Amino acid sequence: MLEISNLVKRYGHNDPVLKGLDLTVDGSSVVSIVGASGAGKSTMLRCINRLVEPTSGSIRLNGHELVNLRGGELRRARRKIGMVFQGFNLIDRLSVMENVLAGRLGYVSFYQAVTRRFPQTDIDRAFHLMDRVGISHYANKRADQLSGGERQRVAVVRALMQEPEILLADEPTASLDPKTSQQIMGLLQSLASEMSLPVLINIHNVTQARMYTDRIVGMRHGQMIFDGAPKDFNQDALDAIYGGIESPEEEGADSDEGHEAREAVA
Ligand SMILES: Nc1ncnc2c1ncn2[C@@H]1O[C@H](COP(=O)(O)OP(=O)(O)OP(=O)(O)O)[C@@H](O)[C@H]1O
Repeated sequence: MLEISNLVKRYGHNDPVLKGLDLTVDGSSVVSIVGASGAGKSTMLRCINRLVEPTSGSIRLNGHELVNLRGGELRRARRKIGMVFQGFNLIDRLSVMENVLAGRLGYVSFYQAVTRRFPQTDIDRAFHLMDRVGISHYANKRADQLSGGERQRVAVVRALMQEPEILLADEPTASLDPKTSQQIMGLLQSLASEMSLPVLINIHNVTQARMYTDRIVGMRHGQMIFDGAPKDFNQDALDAIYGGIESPEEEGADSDEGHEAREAVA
């Protein structure tokens, strides 16, 4: 279970970007985080795995406090948090298998890591997971020879190799075409249920949030202003999240994000 309470993040001396967030995610729920650009979605995800240092508040994963951990304790805690990024973050010149095994680096010794001598159990697990997402036939291919959707599958498997207790996905479909995006969202949804894994997805595409997630959290200016089931994510919720947010190019008009989101609930 993930329990975030009163989370505040302030970059430098600026106004806080997260203003006292509370969020609990349990079991195998798939939760999407939506909101206009700058609402603080990425900052929240990055506070969870401490890529960004929270200013104050508490983030507990299965009872263990993550805020204020340092050194070895932080490294051990991070092993339990899988993360998938918009840009995949693979090492292009390495094979798919090598990228996938990188998910075990937090578990093996320095010697095993530099000599790439991973235990057989890790290799078996890698093949099992690659099979599950349909990429085992690419095991020896270089990562940069794969399509975007295949690369994101590699990234998902790498995250699962960590045996995570939660999976965070920061715009996992933003670089993919619509059909591939749907496949990746469907995959995340199925894996969450198969592995009893909570998944938090930061996403701009409201249609996909409604279709593939169990719960939608809407953020605006660093605060949570909607938390409910996709069926309850109605026009009022949309207006609260996106209403009146002006696009930088077109003063006086609603943002493109707002328009897209409104079409999604129409
Ligand atoms: N490293 C940083 N230093 C200073 N300000 C930052 C930093 N990272 C983010 N911010 C600011 O924090 C606010 C929230 O950014 P964040 O990336 O969390 O929003 P977001 O909702 O994920 O937006 P997007 O959907 O565009 O990714 C923005 O105003 C952004 O400029």
